[in-house]
Amino acid sequence: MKIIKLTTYRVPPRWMLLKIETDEGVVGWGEPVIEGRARTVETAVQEMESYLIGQDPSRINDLWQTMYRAGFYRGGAITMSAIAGIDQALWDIKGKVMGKPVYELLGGLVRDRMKMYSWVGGDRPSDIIEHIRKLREGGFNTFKMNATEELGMLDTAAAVDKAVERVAEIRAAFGNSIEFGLDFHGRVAAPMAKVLLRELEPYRPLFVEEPVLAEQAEYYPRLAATTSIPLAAGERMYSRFEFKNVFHAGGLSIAQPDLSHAGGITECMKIASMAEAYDITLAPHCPLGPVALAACLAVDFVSYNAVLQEQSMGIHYNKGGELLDYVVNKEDFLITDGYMKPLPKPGLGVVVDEARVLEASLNAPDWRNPVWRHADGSVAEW
Ligand SMILES: O=C(O)[C@H](O)[C@@H](O)[C@@H](O)[C@H](O)CO
Ligand SMILES: [Mg+2]
Repeated sequence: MKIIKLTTYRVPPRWMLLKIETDEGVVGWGEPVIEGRARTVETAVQEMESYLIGQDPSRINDLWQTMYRAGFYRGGAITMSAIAGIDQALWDIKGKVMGKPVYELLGGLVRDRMKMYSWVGGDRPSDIIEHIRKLREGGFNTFKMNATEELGMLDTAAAVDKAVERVAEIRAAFGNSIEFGLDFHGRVAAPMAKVLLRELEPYRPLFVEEPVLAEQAEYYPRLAATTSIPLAAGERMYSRFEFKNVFHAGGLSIAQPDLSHAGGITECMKIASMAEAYDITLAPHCPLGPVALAACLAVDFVSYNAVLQEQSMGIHYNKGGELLDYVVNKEDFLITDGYMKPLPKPGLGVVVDEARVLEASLNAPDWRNPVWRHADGSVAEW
């Protein structure tokens, strides 16, 4: 079997789907994208074609290593997202050829169902209580929200109190009948992270995500020493080589690689195993589409330390497109009591509605995240 064609489809809300075709008619789908840089990743996928066209799609490991090493420069958000989507599609092909779900090819199920969580509250967290109440009716009991709005590198007690009051309201409304993670979203600089963590401690959030930006990862062990709140990060780390240094330095309790940013299934399996060796849990990041989620689930169902899975149904970014819009087998993505079962179909387990993808790609979005500014006019971390 040989790879004969790669086709990318940028579709609403802000995703990109990749179709890899073979000379024997087997097709694989992946989701290579960096939110807000879809066209750049699209070009990166096209630049990888010379390593792929005419090659045997079953040789995922050699194709992965070639895409990673042969271009001399390596790593980073764009390249590793391109490799990620291609890798996902190659695993999809392999599973379809062998008539098995990808998790079977990776050693079989380590659990029967996977705990999912849902975003609430939007960019600037609001209406959270009502949003949680609605999602609880749908069976969710684990949530994530932005912890703050824009926050200065050194900000006020009032700004800290506003963040804490929101969390206090949640605990007052729901007690410990629900769990929630707080995403600092890179908005909190090191000087404020310690302050916020201390004030949030009494409310025992399930985790705090990206307590500081990934480029400040050396703060993770220092911050972890000041709090009992588990620290989570990983959506802006793109290979096992980045996670290696963070795991070794300590401080991280939850690794959140993104299956569409960190090299795909092949790479994230290695990250998951490394994390387990450090007694670090796995909670793949996934604010994206159905193929990305299916790739996450393939890793979740074979990784002992996988504890939580993000999914984008209802997320504030999904304007103009929703998680299952391009999926034929919607019933396989059912979330019951906050859990998902393994996707049963061969490959990644997503039957893509190609006609819908093609039609949606005709009005390809050019989603960009907003540029926020502080009161003094300086750019704010979004
Ligand atoms: O935890 C999350 O889902 C992420 O922080 C998410 O908000 C961002 O990755 C966003 O997708 C970037 O455009
Ligand atoms: Mg995040």
